[in-house]
Order: sequence, then C-alpha cells, then structure tokens
Amino acid sequence: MNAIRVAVIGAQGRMGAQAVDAITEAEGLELVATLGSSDSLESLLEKNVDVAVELTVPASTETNVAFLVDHDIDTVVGTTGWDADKLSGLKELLAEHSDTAVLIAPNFSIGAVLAMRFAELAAPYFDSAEVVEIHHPRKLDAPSGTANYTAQRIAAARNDAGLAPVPDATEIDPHGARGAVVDGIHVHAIRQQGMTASEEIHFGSSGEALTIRTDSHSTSAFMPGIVTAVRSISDYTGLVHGLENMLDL
Ligand SMILES: NC(=O)C1=CN([C@@H]2O[C@H](COP(=O)(O)OP(=O)(O)OC[C@H]3O[C@@H](n4cnc5c(N)ncnc54)[C@H](OP(=O)(O)O)[C@@H]3O)[C@@H](O)[C@H]2O)C=CC1
Ligand SMILES: O=C(O)C1=N[C@H](C(=O)O)C[C@H](O)C1
Repeated sequence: MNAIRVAVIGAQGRMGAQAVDAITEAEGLELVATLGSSDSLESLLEKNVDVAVELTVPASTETNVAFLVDHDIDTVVGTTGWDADKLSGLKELLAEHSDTAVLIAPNFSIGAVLAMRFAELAAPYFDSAEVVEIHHPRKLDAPSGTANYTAQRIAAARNDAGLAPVPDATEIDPHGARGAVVDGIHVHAIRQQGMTASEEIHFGSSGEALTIRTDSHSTSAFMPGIVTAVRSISDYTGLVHGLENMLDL
C-alpha cells in the first residue's frame, strides 16, 4: 500500500515541530511538505499531498483550511478559534467538496478526549458544573478550545436531560471573578509558567462532588491522536468535529 503523503502547516511551532517528528517516525506516513508562516500554501500543490495537518494560530487557520478544502486536500486541524460561525462556514464549503474531510480537533490527547466524554456522561446527574483550564502563558486564546468544547458538550447534555440552569446567587462581581460563560457553563482560565495543558471539570449536587481532571505534561501527549487522525481521515467526508468521532466514543 502507498504511504499517506502528509504536509504540516505551522511546522516550526511547538506542536508543528513535534508533529513533523511524529509523522516522520510513523509507519505508513510520508512527510512531503513543511510550511511556516512565510511559505505559500500554493507550494503544496506540486507535492501531491493526501493529508494536511494544520497547527498554526487562530487568526490564520480558517483561511488555510479554506485553501486546503478548495484543493480537495483532507485536513487534520488542531488550531483553536473554530467558533460556531467558522464551523458553519466550513461545513458549507465542504458541501461543495463532497469527497473531502476536515477534522477540527479541540484536543488530540486521549486523556482529554476521554475526560470530555466522561463529563458529558456525568453532566445530567449534577446541578452544578464548571470548567477550569490551565495553560502555558504563551497561549493566545482564552478560554482554551478544549474548555469551550467541554462546556458546550456539558450544556448540550444538561439541555437534553431537561436540567435547570446551574444555581448561582452571584449579584456582585465587578472583576469578573465568575469567569467566562459558555452556553451557560462558567469557564475559568489560568495561565501558568511551566504548564503545558490541564483541565478540571467540577460537578456538584447536594452532599457530593465529582471532579474530572486531565493533564498534558508535554506536547508529546497530542501526537498519537494526530497520527491516528491522519491515518483515518480518508474514511470520512465533510466536517468531523472532535477526535472522539474517529475513536468510536
Ligand atoms: N488540538 C490540540 O490537541 C492542540 C491544539 N493546540 C493549538 O494549536 C495551535 C498551535 O499551537 P502551538 O504550536 O503551541 O503554537 P506556536 O505559536 O508554537 O506555533 C504556531 C506556528 O504557526 C505558524 N504560523 C502562523 N501563521 C501561519 C500561517 N499562516 N501559515 C503557516 N504557519 C503559520 C507560526 O509561525 P511564526 O512563528 O513564524 O508566526 C508558528 O510557528 C494553537 O491554536 C493551540 O491552541 C495546541 C496543542 C494541542
Ligand atoms: O495552546 C495549547 O497549548 C493547547 N491548545 C488546545 C486548546 O486550546 O484546548 C489544546 C490543548 O489544551 C493545548
């Protein structure tokens, strides 16, 4: 069988550089292009790329992915910033490219993917739910893509179960101490030197609490998920939101 020809966009970044190594080492994958912010995407077109891995910055990812879809290149995206409007625009674009797939993966770590699934399962059983994320201080966006997605999934599970809004008597909060609110779920972001990525999901009901925590100590945590996605994406078409959809979770 022919190797899958892979390009990495954002190849000099923290994630991109590690993805270059992971793809180079992975059986059945061939790294055929590495692009940084000063390289033209057009240079990919002569490389016969099967799958692009997009690991750049929130300000660039939508334009990069649109170019890749326009050229029918399956794409695995780890970059954050994919809000509802951007996802819906991407879905529309993909509808015009029926053989092409894009995975938008808020998190590639198996621990984080499982933590989000566990949170979704727990959500209907608790009155209170809040998300706390901790990341390195170089991170451009807050709250993290993972925290956003976790809150959205908790909110959807609560909504399906017919739960009332989370109880909260706060009337006075001049400094925003209650954090961001994503679909009714409070989300708190900490930036901490020495940290890679961590998330805690706090649930509570009368007399009991459940805390789910996932830690990524190094960017190596994200590499098996990227390799799995690159190997699997040709089995899909359209928008795949979340690595869990490629893991049967
Ligand atoms: N889904 C997941 O599991 C994970 C997602 N992430 C997300 O991935 C993204 C990247 O993270 P990280 O590697 O830490 O960030 P870095 O800042 O280390 O790297 C980003 C890289 O993208 C490059 N870049 C910027 N714009 C372009 C462009 N238009 N074309 C090509 N390259 C470009 C930058 O180059 P230059 O410096 O020259 O501007 C830089 O090398 C973030 O959004 C982060 O949140 C991170 C970890 C895990
Ligand atoms: O910027 C990071 O580092 C990370 N970004 C992603 C996010 O915003 O959720 C995934 C992971 O948390 C690391």
